[in-house]
Amino acid sequence: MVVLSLPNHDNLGQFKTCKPTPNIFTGIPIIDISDPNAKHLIIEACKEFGFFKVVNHGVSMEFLSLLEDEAVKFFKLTQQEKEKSGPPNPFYGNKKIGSNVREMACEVLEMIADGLNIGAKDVLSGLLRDEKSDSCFRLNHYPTCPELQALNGRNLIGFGEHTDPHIISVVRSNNTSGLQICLKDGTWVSVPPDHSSFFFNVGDAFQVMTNGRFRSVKHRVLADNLKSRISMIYFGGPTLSTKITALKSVMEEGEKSLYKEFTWCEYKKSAYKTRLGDNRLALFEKFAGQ
Ligand SMILES: C=C1C[C@]23C[C@@]1(O)CC[C@H]2[C@@]12CC[C@H](O)[C@@](C)(C(=O)O1)[C@H]2[C@@H]3C(=O)O
Ligand SMILES: O=C(O)CCC(=O)C(=O)O
Ligand SMILES: [Fe+2]
Repeated sequence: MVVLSLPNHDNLGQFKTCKPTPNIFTGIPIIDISDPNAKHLIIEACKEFGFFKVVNHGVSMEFLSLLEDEAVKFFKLTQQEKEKSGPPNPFYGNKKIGSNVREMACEVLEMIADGLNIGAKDVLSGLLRDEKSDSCFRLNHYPTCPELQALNGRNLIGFGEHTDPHIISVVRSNNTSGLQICLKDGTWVSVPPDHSSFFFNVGDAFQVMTNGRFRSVKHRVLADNLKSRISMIYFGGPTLSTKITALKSVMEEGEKSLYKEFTWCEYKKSAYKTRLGDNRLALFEKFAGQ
């Protein structure tokens, strides 16, 4: 988000705002991955919220702080200096992914595969481990915007509502709030920040692979008027040629697939023709409008 000049009431329209949401949500599922029951709790969380927090993940706080310091330094550079580190690849992120984060995501996917009785443990994690996997890593920076926040008592949106297209996303942020998720009943709630944990969200591809059992969670980020937010996200995706389709092993007998079959490449191409907040899966629903 780049704020070029302070708004007056005439140019306020270019900034997206939303009604203030007082709800700090205390119901986010917290998963201790060393808990023997974790696989069941993760599956419940993916069904109910499409979102959960992982603790006891084994990534040291010291390492996370170092990473955060590097991100802070990067965002303090001038645009010209930032560009010296090369063009983003893909244009919104980077393909260089630390193995720690990917491994943690794979561990969680293996627990899910086990809990769903999918068969081979690596059916899901193998998609992310493939060297051609279309995963990426992204850093987001939300500077403080005190002047905007004061306008009409509304909240400024830093990242508009959307679902992530990939299989799974892993988010780590500094201790600034802002992330919100949309619950099943349509209520927006604020996720209490926790810089020592990782937040996982189910993406569109996973919703399709579980034939709608898991929720690709709608989320957004509000700008804070006092503290800037820095987040790092790993988007775990399959190879471009992977067919995204309901896993036979999760389907009941006679159950029909809710979505038409498509490859990840086809989905991405289609997604990039849409706008951030669009329901991108709608184009692939089999029974839309019936
Ligand atoms: C409008 C768009 C931005 C986006 C790609 C898309 O066509 C639709 C999905 C958007 C999204 C949401 C999750 C991630 O933040 C993201 C990097 C992604 O892979 O899909 C963004 C894309 C983006 O900001 O470029
Ligand atoms: O910055 C965040 O905390 C989340 C950003 C996000 O949802 C995204 O980049 O897809
Ligand atoms: Fe997202």
